[in-house]
Amino acid sequence: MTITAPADAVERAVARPLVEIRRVRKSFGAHQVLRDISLDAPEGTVTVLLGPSGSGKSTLLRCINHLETIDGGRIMVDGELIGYRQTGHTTHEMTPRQIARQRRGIGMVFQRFNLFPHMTALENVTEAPTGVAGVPAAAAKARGLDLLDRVGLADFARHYPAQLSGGQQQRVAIARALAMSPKLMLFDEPTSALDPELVGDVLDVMRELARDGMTMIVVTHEIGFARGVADQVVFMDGGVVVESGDAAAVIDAPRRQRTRNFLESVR
Ligand SMILES: Nc1ncnc2c1ncn2[C@@H]1O[C@H](COP(=O)(O)OP(=O)(O)OP(=O)(O)O)[C@@H](O)[C@H]1O
Repeated sequence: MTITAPADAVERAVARPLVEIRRVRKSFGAHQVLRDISLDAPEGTVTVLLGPSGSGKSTLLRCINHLETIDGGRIMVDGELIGYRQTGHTTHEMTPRQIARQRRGIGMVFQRFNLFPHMTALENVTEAPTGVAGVPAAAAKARGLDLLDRVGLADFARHYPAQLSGGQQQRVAIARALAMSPKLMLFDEPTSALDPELVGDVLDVMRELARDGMTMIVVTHEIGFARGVADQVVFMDGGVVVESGDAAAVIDAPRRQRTRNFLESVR
């Protein structure tokens, strides 16, 4: 006898949220940057966060990665609360060691490719696996070379950051984040510090990652990338989600005037 799962169960399994953000609040002093943010990022999908400068996009990414602590609400990644442990009905703050372990599952690529200048591209990629995760040097090197190949830099393993273009450095930063085998990748305006001619190669690497099924949350003003790659676009303004949906809905047929104004400003 064949037992077939009900269609909605299959649907749920496919769309399992890897990231669940519920009613998140964050202030810096009196400045309430995140007022009430809720969103889900289903596993294997790309979420693009759009919004004007100061709308809290970077802060949200930093909260997901526990580089900032939230004031209220909760963030779960892969079923684990970020920054907290639950025993029974009690919630405890994680220790720094537990937070460091949790962070290893989340790769982050910043606007500026903050590579170690005194290390080669390969050393930058292998530094965390060998130094933090205890991977033997030979295995880390083999994987590092694979990752550099994957971002199109197989021939640049021995180059130092200063010998690489901004786009190449950013691709090393992506390889470095991938080296810890994250289940989630966060990108904070990864192309906004690059000369226009270098943007395409970085976006291509990100497209490839998306095709390979990596769950990604990407802050970017690259509307073409959002339209072509995002499964979900979230427009934030003033610390709230103004509207969200698939790219066609949010970018090509925005319902809110604030979204329309923003899209006009970046087109
Ligand atoms: N560590 C901090 N201390 C004080 N204020 C901060 C801090 N980090 C961010 N802010 C403020 O929070 C607000 C939101 O910043 P955030 O960088 O999250 O916005 P954003 O939407 O990513 O903007 P941008 O596109 O310019 O990067 C800004 O007014 C910023 O000055």
